[in-house]
Amino acid sequence: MFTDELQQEAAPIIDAIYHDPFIKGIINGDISKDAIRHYLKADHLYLNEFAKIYSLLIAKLDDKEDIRFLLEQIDFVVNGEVTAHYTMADYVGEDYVSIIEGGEWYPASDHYIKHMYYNAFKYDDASFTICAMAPCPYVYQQLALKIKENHDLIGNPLKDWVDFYAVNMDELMGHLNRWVNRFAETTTEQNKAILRRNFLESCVHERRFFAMSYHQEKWNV
Ligand SMILES: Cc1ncc(CO)c(N)n1
Repeated sequence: MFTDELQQEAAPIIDAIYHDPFIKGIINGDISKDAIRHYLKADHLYLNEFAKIYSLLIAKLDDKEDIRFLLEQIDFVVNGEVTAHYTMADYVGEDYVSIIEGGEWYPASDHYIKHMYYNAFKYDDASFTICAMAPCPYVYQQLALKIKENHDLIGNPLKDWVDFYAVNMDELMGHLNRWVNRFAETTTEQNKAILRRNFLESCVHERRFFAMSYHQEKWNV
């Protein structure tokens, strides 16, 4: 399957993220509170845009099941995923709403968000955007599974954050993969090359997003 190939190619990037300082800090349960604050400020806005981009995809679809699925995903991103954020706010020891106040699209998240929007506006078929969005659930699921495979997180204050992504992503990934594979079967090699780049670039965006948070990267303008 086409998406199996993409996922295989993404493995080294995910491995690199796993060894980067942000995930190390999660595993050790001692990541700096400033890094988590920065991550939450950025991620809350990132997820808002993610939900809005799903809504742009609805306009490209005709199948009712596909539309229903995206509506559920919008609900999950807006109302469900905040649970994972609350775990991090508890770790910081501050109120979530005050932590995310004043957040911005910091450089790496800005670039990632615009990568998704570009595809949503440039191409009629939703698959191009789906490939740019799929690393969002996929990378987190893979990281969470890898962490749990190698570490016993009992007593780790961020355990619930890891558990959230270890269990909640399977159905979503199945749906996104079926979607992209259906399109890949009938499209040109040239389009498949774009899908591949979109997926792999977003994996790199995921890495940069964590690094951005770890270093509290800002625009300084
Ligand atoms: C940047 C980013 N990627 C992936 C996820 C997982 O949904 C998230 N919350 N934020």
